[in-house]
Amino acid sequence: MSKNEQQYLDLCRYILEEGRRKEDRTGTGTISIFGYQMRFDLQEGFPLLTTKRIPFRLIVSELLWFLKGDTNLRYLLQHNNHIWDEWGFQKWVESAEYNGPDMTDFGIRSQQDEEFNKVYQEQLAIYQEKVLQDDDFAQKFGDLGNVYGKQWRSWEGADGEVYDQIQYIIDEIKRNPDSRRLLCNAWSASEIKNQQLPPCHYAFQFYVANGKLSCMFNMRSNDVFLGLPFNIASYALLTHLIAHECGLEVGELIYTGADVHIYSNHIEQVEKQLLREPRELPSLKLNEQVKSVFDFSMNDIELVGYHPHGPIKAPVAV
Ligand SMILES: Nc1nc(=O)c2c([nH]1)NC[C@@H]1CN(c3ccc(C(=O)N[C@@H](CCC(=O)O)C(=O)O)cc3)CN21
Ligand SMILES: O=c1ccn([C@H]2C[C@H](O)[C@@H](COP(=O)(O)O)O2)c(=O)[nH]1
Repeated sequence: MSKNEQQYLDLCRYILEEGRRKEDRTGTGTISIFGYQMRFDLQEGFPLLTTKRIPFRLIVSELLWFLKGDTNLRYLLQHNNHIWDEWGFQKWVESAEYNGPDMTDFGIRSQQDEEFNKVYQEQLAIYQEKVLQDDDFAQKFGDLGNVYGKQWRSWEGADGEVYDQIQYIIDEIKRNPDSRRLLCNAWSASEIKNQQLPPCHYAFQFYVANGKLSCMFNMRSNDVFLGLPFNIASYALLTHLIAHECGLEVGELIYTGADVHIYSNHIEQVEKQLLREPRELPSLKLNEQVKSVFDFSMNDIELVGYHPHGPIKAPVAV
């Protein structure tokens, strides 16, 4: 049995047993612990959960979106990726230009009120179409603000200069692999007001030893059922991409979480998942022709041998 996946299941059990009930910004309610670490050996296989099906293409398109330095939903929608829609929609319905039906607290209301949910789904579909078709609208209301892509690729320094933190890391790994400064920081106090959601995975650091590249990523807040499986796979993929460009093998992926929680409306789903046996982990195949991390497209990244249990659906807290 995969030790990698067992750790995730152990974390779920630990939260259910030891977690404290805690209210949260979204009004959903959680069971939460504070402070947790897991280590995934990337040589053991690609750490994508097998105890429920995770749509890997959503992880790839989200990471490529970050790496492009893009912060606009249009790219995600073009790739049929809807995991960030609610946060763009929120910007639209809270703007002075929106004059449709009242969408106050649409996240929680759409789960509780079937009639409202219909109206909400209609408005969301109109919004998605406009972001895809209307350039001005997309620029104004499809942009999530200075979120990951902006912070990773064009960090605005206090000196007025723009810094590409990913390029810096790659250059440093090639030039000085023993560096202890192979770090990317997405958290910026002055940017919180300009972000639809301030970064949850707010910093990550690389480490090179024995020809292997390891990565540690930090999360201030983590939705264990929906977000964490994506976050683990996304940083595993980023580590593979950077190792590939730098001619290194992959080492370990280390997760450090702070407020690590299970939403109260995910508990049944987690219990269902805990009854399932983990299967063999898939492996990752990258197109050898592509050299630069920034040149990868969807077709260059392939998952081999993924045979998970079925999906388990759950509502996302907005
Ligand atoms: N409450 C919350 N949890 C999160 O995990 C999260 C946020 N908010 N806000 C921003 C991003 C968006 N993320 C998300 C959002 C939705 C899914 C989700 O619904 N995943 C489904 C598949 C969805 C699909 O097929 O379209 C799953 O079963 O994993 C996952 C990650 C991660 N982040
Ligand atoms: O990559 C992500 C992005 C977001 N999340 C979760 C963590 C929380 O449940 C919410 C954010 O709410 P805050 O009130 O800002 O903490 O989104 C995640 O798990 N992974």
